[in-house]
Amino acid sequence: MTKTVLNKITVIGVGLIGGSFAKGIKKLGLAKNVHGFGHNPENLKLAVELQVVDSASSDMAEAMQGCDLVLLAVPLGAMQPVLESIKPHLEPQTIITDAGSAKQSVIDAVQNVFGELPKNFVPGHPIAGKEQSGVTAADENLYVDHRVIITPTENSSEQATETVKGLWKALGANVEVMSAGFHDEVFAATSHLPHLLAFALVEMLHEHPELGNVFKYTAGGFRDFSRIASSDPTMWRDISVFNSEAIAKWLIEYRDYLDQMIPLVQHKDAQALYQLFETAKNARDEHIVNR
Ligand SMILES: NC(=O)C1=CN([C@@H]2O[C@H](COP(=O)(O)OP(=O)(O)OC[C@H]3O[C@@H](n4cnc5c(N)ncnc54)[C@H](O)[C@@H]3O)[C@@H](O)[C@H]2O)C=CC1
Ligand SMILES: O=C(O)C(=O)Cc1ccc(O)cc1
Repeated sequence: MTKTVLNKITVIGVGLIGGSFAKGIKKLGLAKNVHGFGHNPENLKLAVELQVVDSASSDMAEAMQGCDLVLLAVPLGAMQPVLESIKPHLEPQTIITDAGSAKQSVIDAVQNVFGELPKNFVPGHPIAGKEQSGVTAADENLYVDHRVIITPTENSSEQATETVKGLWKALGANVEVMSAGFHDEVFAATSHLPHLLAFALVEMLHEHPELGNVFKYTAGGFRDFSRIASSDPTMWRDISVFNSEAIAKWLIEYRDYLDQMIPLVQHKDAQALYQLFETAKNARDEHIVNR
């Protein structure tokens, strides 16, 4: 199969996600020029030094000139301002895609800025990451064997959708297509809820000085459960704000579940507790293998 090489790919926000994409594309030679855009000159200098991008600038006209595809890899709250600054420099061939953790809010931002959903706009979300952020955490293999969800709009063209899918597949990802609404519901439950629970647990224990330096006494279970509480607060603030409805729904669902669990513990209902733990263990063991 012949590989398609684009002339120029621009990554806006050269951090963990954008940097990993850029590094992978560069390594595979899928664009003649991989360009990074950002506001922090030191970060851009580092991105070039680490060979994450070929070139970098803080000038949007330069970043968008001759660009075949632009990936927005900034926190969700920065999507609309970034789109506003792209708009005057957008060329007809440029495909716009993104890596945001919620999808409807990005679609709304594009609609707000362009007054329509362009045929060259294809939203996406790589389900890969880690609690570290920034360009120094960028890894060209981050997406290998991970899912990438694409949520094309009713206006996304076949050609733009196939180009976006093709790049993620070339990076080793398994691409799946779904609606933005379903995406936001599913990831509120499976990703956003656990992150908020981890933040809440760590914060709650931190606020109990009577336990002393409680983190000294934690074991592997606490480490596993709380790892994601080391994630970037800006990113998680934005996810909570921009997928608020679905996240609030699943937080309430979880609270209701705890409300049912508390009397089982209080009344030492061993049988009901065993059943609950057994059902959960079987579900996890069946669906989440060796992880
Ligand atoms: N970290 C993770 O595990 C995952 C994150 N995502 C999504 O990817 C996006 C990026 O996240 P990360 O790479 O983890 O964050 P990051 O903090 O590592 O990188 C974000 C970059 O965007 C830059 N930036 C912020 N505002 C900007 C603006 N207005 N203009 C230009 N650059 C700007 C920052 O300086 C930074 O270099 C977010 O939307 C996040 O929801 C998606 C999947 C996984
Ligand atoms: O660190 C982890 O385990 C994650 O779950 C990473 C992650 C964070 C946000 C996303 O939108 C997708 C993946």
